[in-house]
Amino acid sequence: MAIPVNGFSKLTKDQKIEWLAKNHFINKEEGKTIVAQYWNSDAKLQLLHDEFIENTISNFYLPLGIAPNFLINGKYHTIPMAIEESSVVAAAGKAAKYWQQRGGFKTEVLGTEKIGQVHFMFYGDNSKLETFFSEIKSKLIASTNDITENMRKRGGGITDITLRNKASKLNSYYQLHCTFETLDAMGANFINSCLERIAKTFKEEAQHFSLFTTEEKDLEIVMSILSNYVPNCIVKASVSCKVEDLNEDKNLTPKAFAEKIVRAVAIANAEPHRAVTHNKGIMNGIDAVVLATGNDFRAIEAGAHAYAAKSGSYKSLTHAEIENGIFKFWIEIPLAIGTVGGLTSLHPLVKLSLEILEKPSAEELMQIIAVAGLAQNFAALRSLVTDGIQKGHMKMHLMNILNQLGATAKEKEYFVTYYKDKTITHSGVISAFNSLREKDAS
Ligand SMILES: CC(C)(COP(=O)(O)OP(=O)(O)OC[C@H]1O[C@@H](n2cnc3c(N)ncnc32)[C@H](O)[C@@H]1OP(=O)(O)O)[C@@H](O)C(=O)NCCC(=O)NCCS
Ligand SMILES: NC(=O)c1ccc[n+]([C@@H]2O[C@H](COP(=O)([O-])OP(=O)(O)OC[C@H]3O[C@@H](n4cnc5c(N)ncnc54)[C@H](O)[C@@H]3O)[C@@H](O)[C@H]2O)c1
Ligand SMILES: C[C@@](O)(CCO)CC(=O)[O-]
Repeated sequence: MAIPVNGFSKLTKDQKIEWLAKNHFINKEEGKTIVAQYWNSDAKLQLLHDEFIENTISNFYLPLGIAPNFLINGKYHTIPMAIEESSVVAAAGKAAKYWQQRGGFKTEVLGTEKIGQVHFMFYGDNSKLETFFSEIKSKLIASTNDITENMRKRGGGITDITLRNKASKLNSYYQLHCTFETLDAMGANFINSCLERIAKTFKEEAQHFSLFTTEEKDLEIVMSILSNYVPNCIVKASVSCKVEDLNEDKNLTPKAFAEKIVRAVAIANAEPHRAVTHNKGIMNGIDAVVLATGNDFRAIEAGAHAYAAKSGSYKSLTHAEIENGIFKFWIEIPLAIGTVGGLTSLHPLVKLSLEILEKPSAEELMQIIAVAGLAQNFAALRSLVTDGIQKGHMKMHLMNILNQLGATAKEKEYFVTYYKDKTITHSGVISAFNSLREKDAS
């Protein structure tokens, strides 16, 4: 049972595990063994992982899979994917092969603008605030010079600051809306450091500004933080081919298949319940690459869903159309990611993932990630409008069910052959497994 504890953070790793074992593990020794089983045998490497976060007791494994054959703008890519869900990597590989034979994926970065905001309340005269802002804008930017020096040398930095009056949404609420170019970094820490400096300068200058009559209270800085909604940090990935070339599905004509995909996207646009699952499938591909490359999947998730809802209702992140006999399928998605900073040069598997991707720039990685999302959605929609999702998914999930049942290597081999031409369900596998065990026992 959970009990309160003071000073837990100050305990050693062993003491933390002891506390956990005493208060939470059903079998103390077994729990401690599992925790220790996932430590790296190289103590230095383990320490590196321990220090990524706080109160670390062990490592949490996720499989790292590989999806080859991605032809993107005429060049082949092998995509690393870290994900727990079966069939996602297989689906990516299958979609890659499908489009490889139809011209491959085309991609384009449409923008790389990052955003951060200083949120403040102002209780005085709006026109005085505007005058003040225009007079000190350059000073605000200059006050960050020591922070932005290296980024400016690389060609990035603060691109603009605007004053936004948000009082119609919340009484007396204003923002300094700041935009940034952070090049190969996601930029969260860079942006937040700049914003906190801008807020400090803003407040100090306001106190000296003659147009503000009184006190402190005229201007109240509430907070300074980047926004994970980056509608101008956008990448587009697309595939297209003649409708007649969509000819791999035996029970559907190419035209009927193309129309079904277009209709499936239209349903996602018309119905949020479907759109959420449709976009979840896209994020299967996106998150897996985001994780494998050490990026912040929460930031990507939050930004992607906000973008899906930008029209006021939640819609598909992908689009499909048939025009003059050509099938087109594409995604536009905001992706604020980095190939430097964060964990990118620290986590050995992240470094290796970036090596597999041939050390991409952030813009190149944006394009690869968008492709992974588009491919994933195509694979899911293809299954959904033809055989149904369960056939392929359960084929890949079979091993998990067998592992849950404690199947031996020989039994696993038997069931892979047994289910080659049969539909797999969880209850069906349990019953077939039990029958096999009973037969073997008799
Ligand atoms: C799972 C799925 C790929 C199986 O398709 P299939 O037609 O049985 O696959 P095939 O055995 O004909 O293989 C075709 C390609 O798919 C991929 N693939 C299939 N099984 C795979 C596996 N076990 N491991 C890795 N890749 C696999 C490979 O790219 C393979 O080509 P390769 O043999 O040259 O490596 C397919 O049903 C699918 O895409 N389903 C959608 C799954 C989905 O959307 N999942 C999201 C979560 S539900
Ligand atoms: N709301 C959020 O999303 C949020 C908030 C805070 C922190 N974070 C975390 O912040 C981390 C990312 O922050 P970050 O990107 O500032 O990383 P970081 O703090 O590691 O900084 C990266 C630095 O690399 C340097 N750099 C070297 N070469 C560069 C190049 N070619 N292009 C650009 N910069 C280069 C720059 O000085 C840059 O500031 C992620 O781990 C994320 O989880 C996220
Ligand atoms: C298959 C799908 O549900 C994802 C499962 O992880 C996506 C979809 O329905 O489009």
